[in-house]
Amino acid sequence: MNPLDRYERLVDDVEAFRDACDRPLPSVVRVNELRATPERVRAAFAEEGVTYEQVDWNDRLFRLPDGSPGTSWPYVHGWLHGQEEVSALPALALDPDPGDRVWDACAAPGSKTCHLADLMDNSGVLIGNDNNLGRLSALRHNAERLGVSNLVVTNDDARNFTTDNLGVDSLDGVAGRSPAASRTQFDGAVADVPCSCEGTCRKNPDVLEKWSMGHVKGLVGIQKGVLRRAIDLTRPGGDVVYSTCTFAPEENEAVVDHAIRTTDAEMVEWDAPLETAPGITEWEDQTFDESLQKAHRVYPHQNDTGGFFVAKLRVGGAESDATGDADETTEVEA
Ligand SMILES: C[S@@+](CC[C@H](N)C(=O)[O-])C[C@H]1O[C@@H](n2cnc3c(N)ncnc32)[C@H](O)[C@@H]1O
Repeated sequence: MNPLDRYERLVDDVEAFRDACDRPLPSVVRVNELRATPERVRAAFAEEGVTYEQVDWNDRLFRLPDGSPGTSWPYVHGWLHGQEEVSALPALALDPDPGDRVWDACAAPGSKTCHLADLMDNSGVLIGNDNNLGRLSALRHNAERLGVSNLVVTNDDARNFTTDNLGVDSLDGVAGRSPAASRTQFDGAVADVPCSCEGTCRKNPDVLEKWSMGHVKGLVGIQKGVLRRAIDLTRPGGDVVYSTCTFAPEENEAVVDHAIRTTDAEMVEWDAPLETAPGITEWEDQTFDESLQKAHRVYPHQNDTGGFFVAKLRVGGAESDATGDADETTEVEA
């Protein structure tokens, strides 16, 4: 069975969806602002004769019609990171501030971790965790090339992750914050969970041949556990971004629906910078919370990208104080 058949009733244009899924994926790079600016990269491309196209929804992303620049000097020197367009969405959705404490639960090989560090301006503390030691060496290599210096790498099952294993009393000390606000909680987290990867079919057509509902069901328990842990470790008012590169509602809306029914986290609006479809509220015999419409589905034909799903949740409820200031005041008074 081709799993894409399942989604024909969800998309606005079935033919365009199927055509896009059959086309190869454009090669894209993100400008790493820890080392360069879009202007400097444009100048380097002109000097090196690299043909590029600015991605219309983000001036830090360039399409390279002639393929990856893996050996070019701007790449080797960490000005660029080869990263699918939609892979930029989780860090943009979390939108961390410099100085924040951020957990990337499933981080390897590090595209989103390094993007988070870039948005945090290499300040605060960023914990990049993955349970696969082999993949963590790719994360370390990427972080070094891109000049990331606020990263602590951990190798744990995200479902049981605890900051106790870091050997620090408080993340605040590591993040250079006042000890008055000390607590081992994160300001934000990204749960970019392992998934059935249907949305990567443009670069790995094998994923569709190997697809099985048994595999999807096996992943759901891990996905729920990782998202739950990210919510538990994030302070009230902090945000958690859940993402996958698959279309399967069992791994997307159903997982987020379970989280909002079993915790105090709620879906929040996030204006995605590219064309998306809203999350769905019904699938086969399941009904999901109406707020799941605030999630974003990205189908390949909409922006000529891979497929993706992203949902943004706020711990303590959608109306809770996103700055965390109220929380800190309470702790100081206590
Ligand atoms: C979609 S990939 C992450 C990609 C990464 N965020 C990036 O942008 O480069 C999912 C990752 O989850 C990791 N993983 C799978 N199960 C895990 C678990 N229980 N705890 C932590 N990481 C896990 C896999 O090793 C894999 O690296």
